[in-house]
Amino acid sequence: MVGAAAKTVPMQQTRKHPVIIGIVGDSGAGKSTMAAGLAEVLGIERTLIICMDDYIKHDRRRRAELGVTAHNPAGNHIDILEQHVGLLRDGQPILKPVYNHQGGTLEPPEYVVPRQFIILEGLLGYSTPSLRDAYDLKIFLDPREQLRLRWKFQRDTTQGGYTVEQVMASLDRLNRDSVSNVLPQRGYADLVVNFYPPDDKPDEIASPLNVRHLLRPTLPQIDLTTLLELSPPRGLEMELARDVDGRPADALHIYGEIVGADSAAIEAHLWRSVANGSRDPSQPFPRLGAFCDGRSTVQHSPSLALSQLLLTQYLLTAALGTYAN
Ligand SMILES: Nc1ncnc2c1ncn2[C@@H]1O[C@H](COP(=O)(O)OP(=O)(O)OP(=O)(O)O)[C@@H](O)[C@H]1O
Ligand SMILES: O=C(CO)[C@H](O)[C@H](O)COP(=O)(O)O
Repeated sequence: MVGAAAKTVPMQQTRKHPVIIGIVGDSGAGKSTMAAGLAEVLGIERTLIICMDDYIKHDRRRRAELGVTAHNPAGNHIDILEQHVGLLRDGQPILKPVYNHQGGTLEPPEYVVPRQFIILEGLLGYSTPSLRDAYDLKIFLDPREQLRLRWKFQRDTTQGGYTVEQVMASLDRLNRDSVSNVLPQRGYADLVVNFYPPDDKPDEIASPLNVRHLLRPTLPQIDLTTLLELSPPRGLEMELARDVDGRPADALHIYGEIVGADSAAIEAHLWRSVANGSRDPSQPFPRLGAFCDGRSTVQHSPSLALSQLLLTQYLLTAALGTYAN
């Protein structure tokens, strides 16, 4: 795929339907973090983020009574989500349910109109054929399991308001439902994003983390040659990898060590590809590469920023085929 002809769509170009990107992954896999940076690159004002947790059927207390988790389709209004995605894709407004993570309550619905770009992020976004058909690009976030668990603990025990014991107590049940319902959706993704710590810092959970993009054959082809040429050794590397089913697939590694001038040059190149003059990359983009650490302080990750820019380029290239001109 490296060196294949590349063509990207200008962001300001319009088409009849919104461009839709899916971000699916287990709890704490980094979906909201990834979505926030993507929206920053696409333009906050023209991007709608929908968190599929809003389609959870019961409040937290009732879920506990029924013994059903949000990781199970039975615990979600998947049929309403399908309807809503269809409406948004047709440019229609929806009355979206609202799930409040503070306290786990269901709130009054809100009126939502589609925007040029829609990011759908959640646990079960690829669980039905109709949902899978809706996306221009399907991403699955699959950080190394130890890393995901640490991210989840950190988030749940700080912003989530849970105690360590409460998170521990919920893990078995959630993991069982994830193994049955969430993880099998990895197979439907066009691109699998896999953050992992450097070999010499196996317990690292913040920056610098490495990331591998597994590029499936359903992805549009983009030219990575210039990026690889701009990269220093141990910056960006292509590898012929094996997918989980043993099939060969290209994989791009972005190493967390890539900082400073090298990272800035690659970011600038990607900005030129994705924004095509419609954004001014010298402006600050605070959500690009941003994540919250254990003290709820916002930090910057170069490998996350480069991932968000690359995913945007894949999205815009995927959408090109359906543009009117
Ligand atoms: N790329 C990253 N680098 C460093 N830390 C990250 C990254 N992505 C996520 N995190 C950490 O993991 C935590 C969980 O991430 P996030 O809330 O985005 O996950 P999520 O998949 O949306 O979770 P959930 O679906 O359970 O709400 C974040 O608060 C942050 O601390
Ligand atoms: O992982 C999750 C979403 O990805 C949670 O299971 C879901 O958000 C509901 O959890 P809570 O009861 O903590 O609000």
